[in-house]
Amino acid sequence: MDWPHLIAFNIAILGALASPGPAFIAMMRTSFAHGRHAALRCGLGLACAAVCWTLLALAGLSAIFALVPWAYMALKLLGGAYLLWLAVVLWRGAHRPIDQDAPRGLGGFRLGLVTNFANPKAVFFIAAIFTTVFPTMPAGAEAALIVGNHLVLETVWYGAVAMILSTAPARAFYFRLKARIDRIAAAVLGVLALRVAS
Ligand SMILES: NC(=[NH2+])NCCC[C@H](N)C(=O)O
Repeated sequence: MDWPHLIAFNIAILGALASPGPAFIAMMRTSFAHGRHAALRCGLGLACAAVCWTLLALAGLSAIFALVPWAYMALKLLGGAYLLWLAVVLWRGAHRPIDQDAPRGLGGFRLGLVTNFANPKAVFFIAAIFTTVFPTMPAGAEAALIVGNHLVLETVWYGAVAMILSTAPARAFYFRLKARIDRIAAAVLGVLALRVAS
């Protein structure tokens, strides 16, 4: 592995982080509804789960996908179904007032962790990144560097997102337009579900 590979990895991850999906929606809703602390915990959960996928990719997940195409397809269908379910729940709850009770203790963290464990975008992005960015599968110290680098990148990104989205104007904006914002988010998830499953 050379530096250009690591730089390409970081650019690909930043692209994944910035794209709309369930992780971003979880951050948005937690920041708006429950404020900064819960959002920071949610971001940490998202980051930890994403890094677990990187660990699995390093341990051979991408190779398994290449060898067993139906496993890839089955996961894709499950992932699509998960996104569709999220979209329906979000759409149906759009008109309800915000539940402002902040999740207690590990609540926000758990939401982030579960969201990115189940997030097909997290799984397939990582699998694709590893099969395209690195000429050979990194191991040993190189693998440790990639994992540490990924954790820092995700934590800084989600930390910044939590700080920005939990500001008073951002929250006031959401409180005013909740029904519409939730429906737009649900529609985005619905489209993603069809794309992931197709
Ligand atoms: N590297 C990642 N954390 N990928 C998962 C996030 C993908 C996408 N931003 C989402 O909101 O679902």
